[in-house]
Amino acid sequence: MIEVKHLTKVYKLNKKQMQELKTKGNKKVAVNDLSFTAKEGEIFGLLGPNGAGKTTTLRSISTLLKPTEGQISVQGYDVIKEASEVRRRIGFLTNELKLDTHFTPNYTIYFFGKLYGLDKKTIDERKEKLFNHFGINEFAHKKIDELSTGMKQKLSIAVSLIHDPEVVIFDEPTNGLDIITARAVTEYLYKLKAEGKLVIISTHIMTVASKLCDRVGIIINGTLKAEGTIEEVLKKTGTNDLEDAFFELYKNTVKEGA
Ligand SMILES: Nc1ncnc2c1ncn2[C@@H]1O[C@H](COP(=O)(O)OP(=O)(O)OP(=O)(O)O)[C@@H](O)[C@H]1O
Repeated sequence: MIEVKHLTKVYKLNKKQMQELKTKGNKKVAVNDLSFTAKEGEIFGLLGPNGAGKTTTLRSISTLLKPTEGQISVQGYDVIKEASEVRRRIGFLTNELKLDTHFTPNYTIYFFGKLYGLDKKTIDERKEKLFNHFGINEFAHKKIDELSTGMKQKLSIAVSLIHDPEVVIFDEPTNGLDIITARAVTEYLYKLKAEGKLVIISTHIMTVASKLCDRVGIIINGTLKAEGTIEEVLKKTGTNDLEDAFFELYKNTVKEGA
């Protein structure tokens, strides 16, 4: 289970950032008093427009960012006090994951497998399963430099899952992928859910969320505006689809001036 309680993250801005944002204040509240829960056996989606605070939230859950305020626990472990216990149990995918482009997918997967302390037999078995599913075998011996965006994304996913994590945290997993690759990713997420894993994703694409997620949290300007099953969110907003629900919440946010 992931429990986020009253998460607030304030970034300190440097001079260049202050100029870019045309602000005199040196602070940016990226996430403001955000609370939600995600459970095993479900795909939870954090939805929101660009800059809403999705990546900040997922990075905080993944121990990569220290919350300014609030508590987060993953499988009962505190992300600050028990960060290594959390890291062992999560697979985190971000578009900023840097793969060493001189190496091959084959080398990379063994490298990360060993980093997690896995023996060769376990890495072999998991690699076979992941490489088969994502069609990586055909480019397993090419340099990462030479791979397309989709291939790199598929490899990043395989790498993030090599230690068979209980909790899978994917930031915009299908962003920039063609429909075939995107389908391979969503099918794997369903498979992980069926295995009883907790999957949490972020997306700004409402159709992705409607199809994939059991429950969603809608974030606007760093604040959680709705949480629940898609039906619950539609009921709350009096709408028929998630896109309309989003705009209803967005309209209210603008009205409130939040
Ligand atoms: N290191 C940082 N320093 C200052 N401000 C930041 C930093 N990282 C993010 N922000 C700001 O915090 C806010 C939330 O950013 P975040 O990346 O979490 O949003 P997001 O919902 O993931 O957006 P996107 O869909 O565009 O990736 C944005 O206004 C962003 O500009």
